[in-house]
Amino acid sequence: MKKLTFAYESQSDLRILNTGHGWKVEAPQSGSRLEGGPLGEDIYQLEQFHCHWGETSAEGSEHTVDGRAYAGELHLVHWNTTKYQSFAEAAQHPDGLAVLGVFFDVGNESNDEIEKIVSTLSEIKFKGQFTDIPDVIDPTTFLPSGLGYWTYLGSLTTPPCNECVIWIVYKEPITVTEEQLVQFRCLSACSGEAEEFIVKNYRPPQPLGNRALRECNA
Ligand SMILES: NS(O)(O)c1ccc(OCc2cn(-c3ccccc3)nn2)cc1
Ligand SMILES: [Zn+2]
Repeated sequence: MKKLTFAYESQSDLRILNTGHGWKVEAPQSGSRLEGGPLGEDIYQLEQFHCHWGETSAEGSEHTVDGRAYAGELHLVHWNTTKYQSFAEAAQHPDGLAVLGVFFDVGNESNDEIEKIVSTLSEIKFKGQFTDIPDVIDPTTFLPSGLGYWTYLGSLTTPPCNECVIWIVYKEPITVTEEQLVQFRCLSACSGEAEEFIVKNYRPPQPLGNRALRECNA
């Protein structure tokens, strides 16, 4: 495979919202480019990023490596702007989306970029609430230093689970703290006073079936 290349803009005042299933940062970046690797000749543009986590740090990732789960997984969601006119249209095609998955390992060092997300969560405690992240966010900072990855053709992991995703899962995790994950679990799935915490929002891995898994040791 050709080398995977990415170019992102740094943006401030990105909107973060509580979807009821977790937090999501809307980051439509017409100036961003993800290309190469398993993406053929097409260019993919960043649309949003979000993450998945578990009730404890023993679980939470949506992919596992030799059966091992990580404490969480960040998804940087891109859509194919070479072939399609919108995210919604792209989500109807097998090469419509490209999602970069980054595993979370728990460590003692707080992740400064994730902390920019965590610091807004008290303002979006309930489903449907949103706010702007005052800090400058550069999506590149969420990526691990080692850029080796696995890739396969798969689906959205939440309904409608369209089979429209070229998955690119980085081998090297990034580190977050238990406290940062605890803050994720304090988001409420409800819009009203009733508190139903989003303690976990990951979909367990599904059978690989006859899908080919490829790797690149960048
Ligand atoms: N977790 S994940 O990275 O796999 C992931 C990534 C993106 C997702 O988008 C849901 C979605 C689908 N659509 C849609 C809109 C119009 C037509 C078809 C689909 N809108 N939002 C879900 C899961
Ligand atoms: Zn996801």
